[in-house]
Amino acid sequence: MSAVIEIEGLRKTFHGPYRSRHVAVDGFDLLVGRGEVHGFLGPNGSGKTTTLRALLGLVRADSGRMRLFGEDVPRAQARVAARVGAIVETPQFFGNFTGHRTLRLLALAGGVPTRRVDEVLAQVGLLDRGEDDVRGYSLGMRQRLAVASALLKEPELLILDEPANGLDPAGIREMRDLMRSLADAGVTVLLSSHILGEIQLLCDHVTIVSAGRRVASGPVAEVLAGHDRHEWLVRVPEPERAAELLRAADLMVDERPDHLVVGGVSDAGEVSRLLGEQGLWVRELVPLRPDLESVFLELTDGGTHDGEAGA
Ligand SMILES: Nc1ncnc2c1ncn2[C@@H]1O[C@H](COP(=O)(O)OP(=O)(O)OP(=O)(O)O)[C@@H](O)[C@H]1O
Repeated sequence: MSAVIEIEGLRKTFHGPYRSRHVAVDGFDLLVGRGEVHGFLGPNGSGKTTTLRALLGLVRADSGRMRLFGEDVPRAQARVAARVGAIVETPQFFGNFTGHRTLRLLALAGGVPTRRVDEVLAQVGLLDRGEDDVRGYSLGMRQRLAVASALLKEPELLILDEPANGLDPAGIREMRDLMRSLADAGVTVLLSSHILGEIQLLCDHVTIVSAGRRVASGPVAEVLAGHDRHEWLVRVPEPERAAELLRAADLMVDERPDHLVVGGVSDAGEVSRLLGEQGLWVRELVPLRPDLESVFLELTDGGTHDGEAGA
């Protein structure tokens, strides 16, 4: 795999009043391979935005090593900047400019051929609204306009901080489809989000940060599999007797009001055999697979690390 983003041991401290210090990023590592759609997850204040800002040269890190396309940044920032599109700060647009004019000005300022304007408007699904004033755009349309601005220079890497923030379900879905089409076109995407279900649907890789440190990273399926406790929801008549039988076979059983949760067995057939042999016929047997939300909450102590990296 050729790495597009490599971060090793990144550390960033903010200095506050009365000589106070706050460690926002505390030895953080991140690896994003070419072509990945990589989700960057963490509770509020865990250091995601600070990491992205450091990577883009918007804030100076205390220490650590960062590379984009194999080149050390911020030293090579000017050389790699043309290959990276990013929206890290909420972009502000002039309400009385049309979407088309907004992008045309950005293209001229960035030395990008203006023919790209219609191409990116089409890419984000705004071509038919390009001549409308931005003040009439919905939040979702503004977000898409922001993505369009980041796409002007045909970046190989797109970095988006909370692209679905504030969007309604239809807007979230539009943003997901857009990310997918970009990924299909070969763009590497790194996006931070709080919408865990969305990350699970969209991303093939994920990195989870808590209190400025990486707590999990890898293909989404592997991260989830690593937290699979091999538990099953079992509905059966005479649940108390069933629980006794399963415990006698060394399985872990948690008795819930209307079902059992059986753990420590990877083969569901084992559960139905043990019960069936004693005349207890299983009515329902469902694997309880971890989802990104349960893994996230487990790894981040319930997702409540707001600003706890260290003071
Ligand atoms: N310019 C700054 N000055 C002082 N502290 C800052 C500054 N920027 C960020 N911080 C602090 O650093 C920590 C990490 O903030 P950061 O914005 O990187 O977190 P985040 O994971 O992006 O959070 P969120 O999900 O809420 O956007 C927070 O405690 C924040 O208050």
